[in-house]
Amino acid sequence: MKNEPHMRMHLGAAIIVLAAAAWLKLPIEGWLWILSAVAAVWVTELLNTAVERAVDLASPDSNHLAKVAKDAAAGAVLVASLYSAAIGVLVLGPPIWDRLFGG
Ligand SMILES: Nc1ncnc2c1ncn2[C@@H]1O[C@H](COP(=O)(O)OP(=O)(O)OP(=O)(O)O)[C@@H](O)[C@H]1O
Repeated sequence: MKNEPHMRMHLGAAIIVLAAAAWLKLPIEGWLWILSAVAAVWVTELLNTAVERAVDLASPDSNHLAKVAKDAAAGAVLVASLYSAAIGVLVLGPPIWDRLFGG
């Protein structure tokens, strides 16, 4: 973890999102969506790290297949991140808006 800046960033983001969910007293459905989003990012980031390290081990020199493998794994993290951003906006957006501008 200490050598993986992306993972530290995801840990920080997860702590902030979970704290916001607690502060907003989200219903159980909201928690399930948020937890699925956090897990999606963590699982894909861990698998991406595994692919990166395995590819570096197997193919230290430049290789087209190594590039395809790394780019596909990074693409999975991107998809999970977009999913998480959408969940964050849809689940946290309305209650935050209510707190800030509601009556
Ligand atoms: N052995 C390789 N052969 C061909 N392309 C590679 C190889 N290793 C990395 N690349 C490509 O170079 C770009 C940058 O990869 P790089 O290894 O610097 O970062 P990363 O491994 O994706 O992430 P990190 O910086 O976390 O190690 C990516 O597009 C990747 O696909």
